[in-house]
This record gives sequence, structure tokens and C-alpha cells, in this order.
Amino acid sequence: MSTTQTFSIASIPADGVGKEVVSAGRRVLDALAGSSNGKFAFDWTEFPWGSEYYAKTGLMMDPKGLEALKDFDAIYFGAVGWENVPDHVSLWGLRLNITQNFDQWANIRPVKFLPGVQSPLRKADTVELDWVVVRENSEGEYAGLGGRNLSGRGPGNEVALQTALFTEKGCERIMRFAFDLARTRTVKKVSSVTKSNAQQYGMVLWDEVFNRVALDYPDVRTESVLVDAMSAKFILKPEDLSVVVASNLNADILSDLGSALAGSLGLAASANLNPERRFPSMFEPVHGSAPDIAGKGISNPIGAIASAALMLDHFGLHEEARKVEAAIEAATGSGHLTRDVGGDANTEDVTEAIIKALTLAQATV
Ligand SMILES: NC(=O)C1=CN([C@@H]2O[C@H](COP(=O)(O)OP(=O)(O)OC[C@H]3O[C@@H](n4cnc5c(N)ncnc54)[C@H](O)[C@@H]3O)[C@@H](O)[C@H]2O)C=CC1
Ligand SMILES: CC(=O)C(=O)O
Ligand SMILES: [K+]
Ligand SMILES: [Mn+2]
Repeated sequence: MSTTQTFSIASIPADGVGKEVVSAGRRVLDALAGSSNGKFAFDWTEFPWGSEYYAKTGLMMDPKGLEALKDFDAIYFGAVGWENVPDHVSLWGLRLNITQNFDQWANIRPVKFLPGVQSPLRKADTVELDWVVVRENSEGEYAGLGGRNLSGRGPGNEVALQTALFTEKGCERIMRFAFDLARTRTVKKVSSVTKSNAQQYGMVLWDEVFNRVALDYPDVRTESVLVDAMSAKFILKPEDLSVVVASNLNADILSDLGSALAGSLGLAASANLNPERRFPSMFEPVHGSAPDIAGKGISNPIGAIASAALMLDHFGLHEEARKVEAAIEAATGSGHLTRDVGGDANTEDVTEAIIKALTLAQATV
């Protein structure tokens, strides 16, 4: 008899809709494990960190939290941010604390167009669109370097510096990751997003590393596009994109744009990877805590569930990951849509429809 493979997962729902969508994703994964004939199982540990924890303790997470997380196979994250905590405190106190300290330097954000979901792009009806944003997730504009209150300037004259950090090693590893990913795709192309006309230090280094790394991948086509032009290209010529590699801030912005083009921020998945596997990787929807709709049970769970599929890929469960993606497509294709994508289903309805499609598929193999 073969033994069950058990994956230990730390779940951190955190704030707002994070709680709703993480709960949905857990249910989908548990349903998958339940119909795997004992092949694999998920062992969940939930951590109560986030803005409510901050209200009680003055901290976003336990000071020994990283130690508690480090031996898990993965972290499944919701979203952080609530009105009782300044956004930079909550983001740095939890999400960035984890991504930085666990060196999750590659943030993978696929832009997927789903059946039954209307894109604001008219050409999406006739042209196949599918690209992935590879976000440098450890330095760049979110390196956390800078300061305020520079001495001696006085009230009304305050100065703040927010310094972007670009290292040759940091650029090189994310470029190689992007090229390796491009090699696994039908269209072998990497588009580098730059701003080296205006940012003459960091972005010029970024370009130089891109051009040097590209020489090692003669089978992969390349282009270098300024970020302002790339935002236009996302809308006007997205069929020309396959892998888009960008710095921390540029990719943050472009990946929200990509999700909106696919229909909603609620659909977009992401993986914060530590490719060396020295630390656990973290899987979360691209969106934030969505305070405008939180607590109503209407958030779209698909971004979180698709992030769970990326976690399955990380575990080597590739077939299962594809099954979850197929179940998402079956659910949207048969009209199970939350309000953000023009339907009237709630979080629960869509989650149930995905679980039903998944277990039906499992039963017929
Ligand atoms: N990784 C993280 O934890 C992130 C946290 N944030 C935090 O989230 C909070 C809110 O930020 P916002 O700028 O409003 O961004 P947001 O992503 O939370 O919301 C933007 C818009 O998208 C909608 N939306 C987001 N997720 C959805 C879902 N699952 N289903 C349906 N609609 C959805 C919201 O209703 C809202 O209209 C802030 O505190 C921010 O700092 C923002 C982005 C990422
Ligand atoms: C913070 C944020 O918006 C993100 O990581 O996507
Ligand atoms: K998130
Ligand atoms: Mn973002």
C-alpha cells in the first residue's frame, strides 16, 4: 500500500476578504485531498495574525512568527490591511516581513482569461490571451530604504527619500527565472519592463543584466519596453506578450492592470517563491483586503483558489493543479460568477461550483 503524502500548510487569512477567500481555497484543497484515494493530504495550521491581532497586541504578527512558519511546506495567505492600522505598517509588519525574510524573490502573477468572464478588451473575444507577470519581489522600489525628517529642515520643509535598490545579483536571478519560465511556454518570449530613460542608475543596470542574460537563451525572443509604453501595450497589443519581467513596483501595477483586463482583480493568482526552497514559499491572491465588500460574502474566491493551484504546482502535484484550474473554468463557463465579474453568485456559490466540478472530474477518472 502506498503511503499518504502530507503537506503542512500555514494559513494566514489576515484581513477583510482575505478571510473569506482563504477559507474557500482551503475547502477546495481539502475536497481535492478527500477524493485523492489517500494519495495526499493537507495538514493546516491557522495563524491569527493581521490587523485584529495588531489591535490586541500592537504587532501584526508574533515576534517569533517567522520561526513558527519556517518549517511549513508552504504558506497560504489572504490579504492584509484594515482601517485601524496605517497601510505601510500592516504591509511591512506581515506580508513584506514574510516575503523579505524568507527571500521569496520571485513573484509569479499569471494573467488568465476565463470562459464566461467578460474582458473589457474587445479583442479578448477573438484572440487567445495568456501572459504571466514575473515580479522582482525582494528589492527595487520596495527595498524599504530611505527616511524622513532629515535633520535641520524644520516644519513645512520635511524631505522624504524612498530609495530603490537594484543589485546585479537580484536582477540576474529574476531575469533567469523569467527566461527559464519562457522556455516552458508555447510562446518563448520575455518582455522586460524598464524605465532606463529616466532612471539612469537602477534601470540601466536592469537593462544591462537583461541583455547579458538573454545571450544565454538564444531560443527565447526578447524585447525591452518602457513601463509607460508597456501599460499601453497591455491594452492595445496583449497578444504579443508571454512572460513579462518587471521590477517590484512596475510589476505590482502592471499585474493589477492585467487582472482588470482579464475581468477582475478578484480572479488573479500569485506565488511568492523562494526558488532555492531554503524557506517556505507563500501563495496569495493578487488583490488586497477589499474593505468595500468585506464581510458580505460576495468576494470572488477565484484568485485565492487559483493561488492554491500554484501551491499544488510547487508541491509537484501538477496534474492536480491542472484539475483545480479546469474546475475554475468549468464553474465560470457555466455562469457561476460573483458581482465583480457581472454575476450575482456569492463566494459560497462559486466555491461550491468549483468543488462540484472538481469532485465530478475526480470521480470520472
Ligand atoms: N498582498 C496584500 O495583502 C495586499 C494588501 N493590500 C491592502 O488592501 C487594502 C485595500 O486596498 P485596495 O487598494 O482597496 O485594493 P484591493 O485589491 O483590496 O481592492 C481593489 C478593488 O478590487 C476589488 N476586489 C479585490 N478583491 C476582490 C475579490 N476577491 N472579489 C471581488 N472584488 C475584489 C475591491 O472590492 C476593490 O473595489 C489596503 O489596506 C492595502 O494596503 C493591497 C494589495 C495587496
Ligand atoms: C502590496 C501589493 O499591492 C502587492 O503586493 O500586490
Ligand atoms: K493578497
Ligand atoms: Mn498590488
